[in-house]
Amino acid sequence: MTGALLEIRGLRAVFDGFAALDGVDLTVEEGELRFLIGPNGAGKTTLIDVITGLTRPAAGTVRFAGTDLVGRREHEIVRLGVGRTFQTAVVFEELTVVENLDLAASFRRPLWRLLRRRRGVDDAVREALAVTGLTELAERPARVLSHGQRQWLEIGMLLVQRPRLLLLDEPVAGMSRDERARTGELLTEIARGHTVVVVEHDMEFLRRYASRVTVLHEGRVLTEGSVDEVRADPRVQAVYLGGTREEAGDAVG
Ligand SMILES: Nc1ncnc2c1ncn2[C@@H]1O[C@H](COP(=O)(O)OP(=O)(O)OP(=O)(O)O)[C@@H](O)[C@H]1O
Repeated sequence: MTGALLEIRGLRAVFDGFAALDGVDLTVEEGELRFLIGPNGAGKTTLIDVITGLTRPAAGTVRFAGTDLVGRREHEIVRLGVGRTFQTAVVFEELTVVENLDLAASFRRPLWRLLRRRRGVDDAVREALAVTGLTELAERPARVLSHGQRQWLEIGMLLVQRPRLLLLDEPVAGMSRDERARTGELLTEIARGHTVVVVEHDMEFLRRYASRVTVLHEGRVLTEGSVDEVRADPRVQAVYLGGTREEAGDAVG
């Protein structure tokens, strides 16, 4: 641990009078792999939207590497080193895997380099292909990729932009068992060189790959701790599953 990379204080986001975030305080240390869980509507995606400049908060601060992000535009926040994925992967269907990565990498290249014809594959693109396991598929169009491979490509498209912080919104949703395991390994590997925040519902996935978990509920942080601590917390059992403690215990445990 080398200090806080992301410091959020008193964050509020309001839609038509409804507070989707209602005073969120969250600190993520540099180098952490942090999981964010919570029932539907808890505010997880809204939190990512506010950090990345898509939604403007009504109040509160978001400090990233000492810089306040509130009021900055999305592309500025990307340039400062914050990358995100969406619940549905956004890739260019007709471009090949390597072209998708190359295009994403171009966002951090100076214009004069974009205008020159490029030779060979950028180091960052090569690394992203290797880490996501897509090297063999580099020349295939993105439209032929499986659901899991598209998610990995999208993560690769973030990595080539060399972010310090990656925010991943439900990266394993809809994946097969094998794809989930591969994604867990991928996240673990990425977290060696980056700070990563992952929104995830899947308890089995959390048990395997999460160390520290933050639970959001009704726009606030309910609790934070190790997977075991969070699972044992009766408040989490009660709200996360919305049922009785016994029912919740079965599902969380
Ligand atoms: N753009 C918007 N306009 C109006 N209401 C919104 C908007 N975005 C989110 N909300 C509301 O804010 C609340 C929090 O939504 P959010 O998507 O952040 O929750 P979540 O924890 O990500 O849930 P899920 O697990 O279902 O994705 C919900 O009640 C949602 O309906």
